Amino acid sequence: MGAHIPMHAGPVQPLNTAIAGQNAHGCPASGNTAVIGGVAGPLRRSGLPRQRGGDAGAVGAGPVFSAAWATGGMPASCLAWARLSRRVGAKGTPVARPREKEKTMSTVIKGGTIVAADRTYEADILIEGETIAAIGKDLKGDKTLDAEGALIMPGGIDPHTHLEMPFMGTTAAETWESGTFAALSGGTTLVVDFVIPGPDGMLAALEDWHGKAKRQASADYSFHMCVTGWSKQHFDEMEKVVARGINTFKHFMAYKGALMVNDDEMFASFQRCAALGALPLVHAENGDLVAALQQKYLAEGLTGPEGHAYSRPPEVEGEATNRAIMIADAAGVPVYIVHTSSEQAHEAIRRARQKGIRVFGEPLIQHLTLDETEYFNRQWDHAAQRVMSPPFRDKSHQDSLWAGLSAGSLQVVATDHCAFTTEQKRVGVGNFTKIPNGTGGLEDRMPVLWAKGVETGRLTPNEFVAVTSTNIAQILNIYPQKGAILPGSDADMVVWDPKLSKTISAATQKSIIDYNVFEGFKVSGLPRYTLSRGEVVWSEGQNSQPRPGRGKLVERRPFPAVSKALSQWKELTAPRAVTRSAEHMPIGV
Ligand SMILES: NC(=O)NCCC(=O)O
Ligand SMILES: [Zn+2]
Repeated sequence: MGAHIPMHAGPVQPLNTAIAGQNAHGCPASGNTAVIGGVAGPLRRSGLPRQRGGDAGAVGAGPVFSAAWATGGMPASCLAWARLSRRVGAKGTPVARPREKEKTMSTVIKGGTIVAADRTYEADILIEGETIAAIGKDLKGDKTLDAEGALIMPGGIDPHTHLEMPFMGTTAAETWESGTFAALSGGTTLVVDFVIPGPDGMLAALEDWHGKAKRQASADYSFHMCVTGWSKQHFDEMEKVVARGINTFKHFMAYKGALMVNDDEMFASFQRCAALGALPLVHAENGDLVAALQQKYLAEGLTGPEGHAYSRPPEVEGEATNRAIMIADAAGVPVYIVHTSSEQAHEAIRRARQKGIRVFGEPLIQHLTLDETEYFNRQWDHAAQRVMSPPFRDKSHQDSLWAGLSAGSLQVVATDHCAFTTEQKRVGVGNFTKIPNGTGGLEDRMPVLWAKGVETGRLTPNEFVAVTSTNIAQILNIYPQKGAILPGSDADMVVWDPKLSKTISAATQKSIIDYNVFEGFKVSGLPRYTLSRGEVVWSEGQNSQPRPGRGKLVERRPFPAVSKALSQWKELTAPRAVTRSAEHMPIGV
């Protein structure tokens, strides 16, 4: 990159320190009279924190191109945030989260144990309307929900889904209707899906995604935007996307010739993210190497699904992860690595975090529990159904990922739910590069993580909550509206019954896909009830049905605490020209 890039060496802050003293809308806590252990007073909904409009000059590296849009690093105007602020309304009540004031029935969840990311305690929860009104002993409401013997946890957040994604010449078969209902049945109350821009750009694609989700979603939803190239249009649209409540932009370093971006494009987009207070997400695999390896194995006659795994070795992921982190550091922006699947990638994240670089890592439930032997199955369908990128790894990588979750070097467990039918997968018979990449997991993430993580002692129940909801809510800047059980938070909760058990099977799943990669897994620990904004939307044994159109869009503001802190540090440590008086200059040049 040419320019000197200052590395910062501050201590890594635990995720939850960033939110101390805030209420459910990120407001200072002083105006909120609701307390745990007593009946809540009125919640103050004004006084949203002042958000910073930009962090110009925070970037140490020189421009790649000369035009402002070409680098993404122009001085950020306050426009994006100002537009969002206007939508937030005069008193600061977010338009995105309308709180209807009509008189609604109240509900008390009784007899359960609340498990939060930071502690476990016994208390009742009073829900009024869509939010938690109070937490304490002997609360009374119009209705009671029995949580005797159960744990009450924040509803899960899956930050990585691709519902009805157009990809590799087809469209992921899991619909918004089936996918979001499957999510609720497994305890996940919010999904964050990736908008893929087509030829008409980001805003047109966003409309498309809004339409599909609004009509069909039973669960709440939010969006990430993908950056699949770089131009003035990308530069301009990103600001508008942020103004529409999206604070995350995904970059694919793989899928050469399709979604892949190069280093200079990624650097430009990352700088734009820094200026807008947005977080770049990265699919980290070296796309050039993958493409070359694919051709090599095909030429050698290795055409089956195992070729998919061979052409995407862990080194390809480790190299790209490290590169993405370094590019983000050069651009002065935190970065989030999606589907971290290998020790090589985890090592790059761990090393960077120890240097104080702001990077987050997201293993998938599939990579934690399934391994590469799936690709050597004699049944072509079985192996192809498991083709996803990055591929499943050998078991040693699983130990690394589990360790990362308990050590805190990896923060979030997601699914990358991108489910194709067996018929769709069969397009790749004779050529593994044509098998649509993606697997399912939305419905099974929480039960499988509980069974393989908590039941084995690899995770505490509190860590389970952290990695399934609280951490990602903080990263996405929606905590504690989501990801928390606190007065004022949305009443998104799962009443988790550790005694309920089942054997996972495609025959009984809510997903409409004809197979399940976790087929035969025995899990104990399942939702007795799932609540979305105060309503029971899944009830074990009650034949709950999808409720298309019930899900609401969750908009997210830019400049979470981590972005602000990093911008501040980068500004402080940015390269500065040395002022030299004439006497210190060479004479006669
Ligand atoms: N992961 C995968 O194989 N498919 C979905 C697209 C992506 O995230 O790479
Ligand atoms: Zn990906």
